[in-house]
Formats: sequence, structure tokens, C-alpha cells
Amino acid sequence: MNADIIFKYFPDLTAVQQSQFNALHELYHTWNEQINVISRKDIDELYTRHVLHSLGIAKVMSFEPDTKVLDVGTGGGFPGIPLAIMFPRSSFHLVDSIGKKIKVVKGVAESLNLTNVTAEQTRAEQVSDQYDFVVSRAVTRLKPFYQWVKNKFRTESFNALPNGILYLKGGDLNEELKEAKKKYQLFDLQTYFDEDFFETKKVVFVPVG
Ligand SMILES: C[S@@+](CC[C@H](N)C(=O)[O-])C[C@H]1O[C@@H](n2cnc3c(N)ncnc32)[C@H](O)[C@@H]1O
Repeated sequence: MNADIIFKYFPDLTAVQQSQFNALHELYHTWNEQINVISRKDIDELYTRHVLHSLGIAKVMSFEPDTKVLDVGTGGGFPGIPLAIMFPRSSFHLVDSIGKKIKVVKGVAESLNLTNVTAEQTRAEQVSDQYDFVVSRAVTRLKPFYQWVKNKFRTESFNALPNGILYLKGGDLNEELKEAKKKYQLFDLQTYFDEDFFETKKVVFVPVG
């Protein structure tokens, strides 16, 4: 399996990026046999459901060089690993409370020579450093998430969007957004990607500052 679907939506990748994306299927297939980070059904859909979905954030936001990004509850490395391939001049810190998931993330990052990735087993609430953006997918509702991360932002913004949270969400978000009581902007991934999987998928941007 190769990453053609990624190249369809991101046609300007370097040869290094293309080979890193192509390597992901084999790497996750191998790691998944030891430590389950992706459901068996999903491993065949890795490029659409995990890699392209993660890169929805790249359609919304082109991180400038030296941008610091935190991925909270990264699991096997989503969205952090695809974003780190896409933005080699930005740095990505991937955290998860489960050590074996971080072991997979470190293994994948090392095999891909991703020098802009660090990974740590810790709870989001305990991260002490400061970032320009926090990215995430499928971890918790926005309201508690905001509380976990609100103190982890640098005050100066130098990207097209001000510093804040970029959260991948799907389904009906009305209740969750109402509960969070924060200013937000929604980006519909259907606008960028044709596959049915993206029908209800969105990037929720919440500025924090
Ligand atoms: C459903 S998985 C999603 C993983 C990945 N983001 C993805 O989309 O494939 C949720 C992950 O969040 C992690 N998690 C939940 N609460 C956390 C917390 N407070 N701090 C760090 N990680 C957390 C879990 O260990 C789990 O790996």
C-alpha cells in the first residue's frame, strides 16, 4: 500500500516527505502486531482515516518555521506524526498518558528520521512547557480539554492564525461547542477532501490568549 491519496491532496511534497509517508503503512502494520494502536479494520484505511485526516489541520494552517506544536493524547501519533512530516521546520511534542503508545510513537519517529518530533508519557495536565498550537483528535470534549491546555501557550503569535487549539472533530458538535463557551472557528474538511469519511469532519479552531 502506498500513500497516493496523500500525494493527490498534497502534490508539492519533497522526495523525503513522499518516502516518509509511503513508509507509514509498513511501520504501523509492524508496530500494531506488538502494540495495538490502530484497530485492525483501520490499518487498511490508514492513509485516509488517520494520515489524511490528521493532515486536515495542514489544509487549515501552514505552520511557520520554528512553530512549537503540542499533540495531546497522540495515541499512536495522530495527528502529530503526519504533521511533523508535513512541516519539518516546526517542532512537535507528542504526549500520551499510556507508555506503550509513546513507545510506538518514538519507534515510528526514529524509523522515519523525524528529528522534529519528541514524545513523552505524561498526562496533558502535567505538561509544563509553552507552545504556539495544541493539536488533538479523539481525546475528550472541548470544555475539559481547554482547561487542560489553556496555560500552555506562548503569548506572541507569528502564524496566520493566532495561537490556539486545532482540534479534529466529527459528527454533531453543537452541544459540545455550546458547553465549551469559547470563541471558535470551524473548518469543514469536506471542502478539501472528497472521500465520504470526511462528510462530517471538521477542524475546530479555538484561539487561546
Ligand atoms: C481515542 S485515543 C486517540 C489517539 C489519537 N489522538 C488518534 O486520534 O488516533 C485517546 C488517547 O488519549 C489519551 N489520553 C486521554 N486522556 C489523556 C490525558 N489527560 N493526557 C494524555 N493523554 C490522554 C489516551 O491514552 C489515548 O491514547
